[in-house]
Amino acid sequence: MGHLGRTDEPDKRTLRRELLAMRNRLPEDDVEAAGAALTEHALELGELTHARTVAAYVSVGSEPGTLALLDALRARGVRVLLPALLPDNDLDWGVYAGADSLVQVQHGGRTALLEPAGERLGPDAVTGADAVLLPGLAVDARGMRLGRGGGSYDRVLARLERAGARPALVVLLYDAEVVARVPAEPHDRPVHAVVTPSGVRRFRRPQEPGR
Ligand SMILES: Nc1nc2c(c(=O)[nH]1)N(C=O)[C@@H](CNc1ccc(C(=O)N[C@@H](CCC(=O)O)C(=O)O)cc1)CN2
Ligand SMILES: Nc1ncnc2c1ncn2[C@@H]1O[C@H](COP(=O)(O)OP(=O)(O)OP(=O)(O)O)[C@@H](O)[C@H]1O
Repeated sequence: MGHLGRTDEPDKRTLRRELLAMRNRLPEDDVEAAGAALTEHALELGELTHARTVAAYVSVGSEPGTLALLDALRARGVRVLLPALLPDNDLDWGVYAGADSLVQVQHGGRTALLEPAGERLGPDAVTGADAVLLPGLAVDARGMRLGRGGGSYDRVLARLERAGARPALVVLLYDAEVVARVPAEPHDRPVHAVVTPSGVRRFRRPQEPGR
């Protein structure tokens, strides 16, 4: 056990390894600067600032920083939901009540995550979000996202679809992680936009021509 990507395609695994190596080479100052720039652009997105509820996540390690964004959204009166990883890699949710309310949780041998300390709302809580911020390692020109391989957000997207919920789906990445093509499997679902330190890029919704 321990390796998350063991059942998925080798192409995804190789690409993940390369992308993670690139992130891990980033100096800490760059990670911080990226978080600040990304927050600025994300706050220009009407889908986020006009949302009543946004499902987000707390960045860890060399992920582009999200804490400033979480605080800014919360300060604007947005209800921010944060994930808590369940043993089967599904996600439960809790309300973000400020940086002091986060607890560090070690899940097996993985990077420790920061999770909400309060009441757990259940995996279906995400279906009430007007926008979902997703972590990832890359996104391509179609909006197809490469995640870490746990399948947690694949499940979130499947759950949203089943519930008929259509929140804005926004992935947060570094500039170099917006690539031409990532390997996609039938269960993968495209996101609507990517926010990087240099700005916002929206993807066309192929199933909704004319929008
Ligand atoms: N900040 C953050 N929170 C998140 C996610 C995420 O990607 N980032 N998740 C997204 O689903 C869920 C948790 N899943 C995670 C899966 C793997 C690792 C991780 O650090 N993996 C190791 C490699 C472990 C292995 O492959 O065995 C690593 O990346 O170094 C972290 C979170 C929910 N919360
Ligand atoms: N709806 C689902 N329910 C349960 N498992 C799923 C679902 N969708 C995908 N999976 C499984 O999750 C695993 C990881 O899938 P994939 O490689 O696409 O992850 P990812 O999208 O890169 O990661 P993540 O969703 O965690 O960001 C695969 O084994 C896949 O079969």
